[in-house]
Amino acid sequence: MGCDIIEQARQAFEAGGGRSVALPSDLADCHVVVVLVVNAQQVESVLFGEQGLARHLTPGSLVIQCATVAPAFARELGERLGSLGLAMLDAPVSGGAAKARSGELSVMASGDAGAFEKAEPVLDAMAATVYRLGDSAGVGSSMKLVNQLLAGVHIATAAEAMALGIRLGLDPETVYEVITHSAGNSWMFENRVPHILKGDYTPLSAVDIFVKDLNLVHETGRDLALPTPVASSALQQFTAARGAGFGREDDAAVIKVYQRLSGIDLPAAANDPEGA
Ligand SMILES: NC(=O)c1ccc[n+]([C@@H]2O[C@H](COP(=O)([O-])OP(=O)(O)OC[C@H]3O[C@@H](n4cnc5c(N)ncnc54)[C@H](O)[C@@H]3O)[C@@H](O)[C@H]2O)c1
Ligand SMILES: O=C(O)[C@H](O)[C@@H](O)CO
Repeated sequence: MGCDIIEQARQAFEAGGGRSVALPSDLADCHVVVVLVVNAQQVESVLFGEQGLARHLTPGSLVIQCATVAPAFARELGERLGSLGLAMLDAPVSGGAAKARSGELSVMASGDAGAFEKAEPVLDAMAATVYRLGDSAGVGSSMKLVNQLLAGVHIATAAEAMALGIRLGLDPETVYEVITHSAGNSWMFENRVPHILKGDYTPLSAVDIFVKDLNLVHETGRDLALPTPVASSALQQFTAARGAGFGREDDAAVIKVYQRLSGIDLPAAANDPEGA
């Protein structure tokens, strides 16, 4: 059983063989619920909003919270659900849309042993690897934040590197071929640069997601008095992309900031008419 407020998402879920509802509170009969919405505000609305689910669930039920949120929010959520007699697994995911579709995500999870046991069949369907990182909420989200620092920086630097290569007159396809077989490669370079080469910015993960996640890195670092200057630089590039109107496009569209600044030509279909 799936739930989304957007009808198109419900239709897609049903076309894949599922049953769907429009309101979180309609999931009251479920004993294990996976929450995978964009941010803390949406998690709050799904669980505690007007049509929120938490107060309708049977005590003893489990909430597997997968959205990328601040560790402090995850910790507090664990306590709030616990006070209603509900268990929580703090279980952010990694791997992108393709791995989500094939059930091969990495899950960075924390929670008590009972929560892990109850979650097992659901996580088996979603994930290739489940990391058990601790026995309370917050640890999973802390690990995910480390991943997001790296992922955001790697996407921004992949875009910057491609922009430099293009500005130098190198063939973009050749840059991709050489770098993916050299030490400068990264998972994100390999995964996102093909979107630039195809000129396809259909969002698999949107620019806005990294504005959110790198802000979480920044805010958490600030609270811990730990500077994150490299991540902050990447955040500025994603913020510029959002400001230029690319927030809902694939995160590889951060390269369009470089296009606007330097007038480079991006591979055909990708050319931003406002660039050059
Ligand atoms: N896209 C990725 O590659 C990826 C990978 C790992 C983690 N994440 C994280 O996963 C989360 C989801 O990201 P996404 O890219 O899938 O976002 P998305 O916008 O594609 O999907 C979120 C869905 O939640 C639905 N929704 C929002 N509020 C709702 C509510 N109150 N009730 C029911 N449905 C509601 C939206 O309609 C939407 O369909 C984010 O926290 C993101 O950071 C994304
Ligand atoms: O680890 C991942 O899958 C990515 O960083 C996503 O969270 C956002 O694209």
